[in-house]
Parts: sequence; C-alpha cells; structure tokens
Amino acid sequence: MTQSIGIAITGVSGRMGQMLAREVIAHPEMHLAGGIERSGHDWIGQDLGEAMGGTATGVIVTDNAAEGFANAKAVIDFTAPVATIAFAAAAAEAGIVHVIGTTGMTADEIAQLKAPASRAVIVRAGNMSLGVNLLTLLTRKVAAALDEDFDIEIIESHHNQKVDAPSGTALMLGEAAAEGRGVALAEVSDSGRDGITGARKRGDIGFSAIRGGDIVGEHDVMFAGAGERIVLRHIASDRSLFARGALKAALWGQGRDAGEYDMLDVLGLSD
Ligand SMILES: NC(=O)C1=CN([C@@H]2O[C@H](COP(=O)(O)OP(=O)(O)OC[C@H]3O[C@@H](n4cnc5c(N)ncnc54)[C@H](O)[C@@H]3O)[C@@H](O)[C@H]2O)C=CC1
Ligand SMILES: O=C(O)C1=N[C@H](C(=O)O)C[C@H](O)C1
Repeated sequence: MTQSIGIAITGVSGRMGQMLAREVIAHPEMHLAGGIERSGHDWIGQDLGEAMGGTATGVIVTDNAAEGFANAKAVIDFTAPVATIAFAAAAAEAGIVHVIGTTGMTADEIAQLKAPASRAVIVRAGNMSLGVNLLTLLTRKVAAALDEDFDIEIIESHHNQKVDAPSGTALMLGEAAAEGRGVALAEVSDSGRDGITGARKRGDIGFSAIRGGDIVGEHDVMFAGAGERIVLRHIASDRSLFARGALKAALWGQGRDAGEYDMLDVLGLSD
C-alpha cells in the first residue's frame, strides 16, 4: 500500500484554495496536512473543514508557514506573488515540494525562486491543465510553420475578480508563440491597446483581456492572415481542472532532484 502524502494549502480560503482542499480530501493517496491564510484572516485558528462549512478535518488554519508545512510533503500555493516568494523560502526550509499556481509574477519575482529551487523541488505553471499545456505545444508548432504574414493575437477571458492581466496562461501561450517564431516575447509583446495606437506592428504578438461574471478561463490564440484565420482555443469550465493538475504535480515532485519544473515536465510533454 502506498503511503498517504500530506498536503499543505496556502490561501486556503480562496477560490482555488477551497477547491484544492476538497480535491485533496477526496484523493486516495493524499490527506490534508496544513491550511495557511494571511494574518488577520477570519479562518485563522478554525478547523479547516468547519471553516469551509463541512465536517472537521483536524487541520487548524494558521498564518505561520513553518507550522502549516511541518507535517506536509508538499505545499500547493495559489495566492499572490509576494506571498509565493515567502512560501518558496519556507518550503525549501521545510524540504517539501512547492507547487506554484500563482500568476502575475514579474521577471524579478520569478528570479527570486532560483535560490529556494536550488534546495527543493518547485513546480510552477500559469495553468495546470493538460489541455492548456498541450495548447502551448500546438501554438509553438503553428507559429513556427507560419511567417509574419500571420498576425498572432492572444485573447483571454476571466471572471470579474481576477487581479492580473494578461493571464498567466496567455503569457505561457505568448512565450510558446514567440519561441516558435524564434523571437523574445519581451521584444514583440503588445498589450493594453487604447487610443490612437497606430497600425499594428508586423511581427508583434498581441494580448487582449476580457473580465466579466464567473468565467473560469478561456484562451484563444489567433493567427490572422490575408483572407484566412486559424484559431486555437481552450475553454476551462470547472476550476477543479486546475486543482487536479496541481495535485498531480505534488505527487510527481516527490523524490525528484531540487530544481524548477513546469507542467510539461509533470505531464511528460517536455522535449
Ligand atoms: N496556475 C493555474 O492553473 C491557476 C492559477 N490561478 C492563480 O491562482 C491565484 C489565486 O487565484 P484565486 O484562488 O482565484 O484567488 P483568491 O483571491 O480567491 O485566493 C487567493 C487567496 O490567497 C490568500 N493570500 C493572499 N496573500 C496571502 C498570504 N500572504 N498568506 C496566505 N494566504 C494569502 C488570500 O487571502 C486568498 O484567500 C491567482 O494568481 C490566479 O491567477 C488560478 C487558477 C488556476
Ligand atoms: O485567475 C484565474 O482564475 C486563473 N488564472 C490562471 C491564469 O492567470 O491564466 C489560470 C486560469 O486561466 C484561471
């Protein structure tokens, strides 16, 4: 019989945090080992299951990462950039796998994960679903096959509570398109158009963000040419999709060498 893996969840009261907690409770090879929220949050000191409106789990929500990680083999973290950097240091200190779903991190913030990743496994992805990760491969391939006569536009739609744009997924897709074209995304990225922008620059990769209602997450990669358009699309209709991907990453990371990994590694799709 395989031993059950203890999982700690940061931002456990959040949309993804609660979804993750439910998926861990239902998972045959895992159990909840810690629940972390920000200082001052109502849930601190409460039983996690009861705080979620269900039965007691025996896990008391804490704002102390070291305490929350003490009985865990992995922490799953869908919070905010500054919090995630602090959790990376605490996870490395505890010697546990850190699965990061947080988006909106700057290049400088991502660089700060290098030190903890030299001591522990970090798996980070702007989208944990199989479909989106497959879509990055398709995007790279189509971008490599077409020249700049085809304008690449990435359109993403999310719920009205999302705080970052473009989405982490849109940026993953943009990186894949740029890689296919053999250019650096930073050199060709065009987002936030407004006013007299001038004509579209040939070779740019454009981003548009829609925010509304309860949209879980939708992404189009459009290749617009003269007289024809190719559109690659992914629609997420249930957040449990991302949670299940994160759980898979937490299991995959057990016993791996320290380092930074992504979902293509977890899914066996990296080349
Ligand atoms: N990679 C992926 O597949 C996915 C990534 N996301 C990303 O996950 C993040 C969270 O998304 P949601 O759950 O929708 O947001 P949310 O706002 O519902 O939840 C975030 C939670 O983090 C908590 N938090 C913030 N700072 C904290 C700290 N210092 N310590 C402990 N907890 C802290 C908040 O109190 C809140 O409960 C976002 O960056 C989002 O883009 C969301 C879905 C899928
Ligand atoms: O904030 C969200 O909700 C989501 N965030 C991720 C992103 O930024 O791409 C993944 C998913 O689309 C949902």
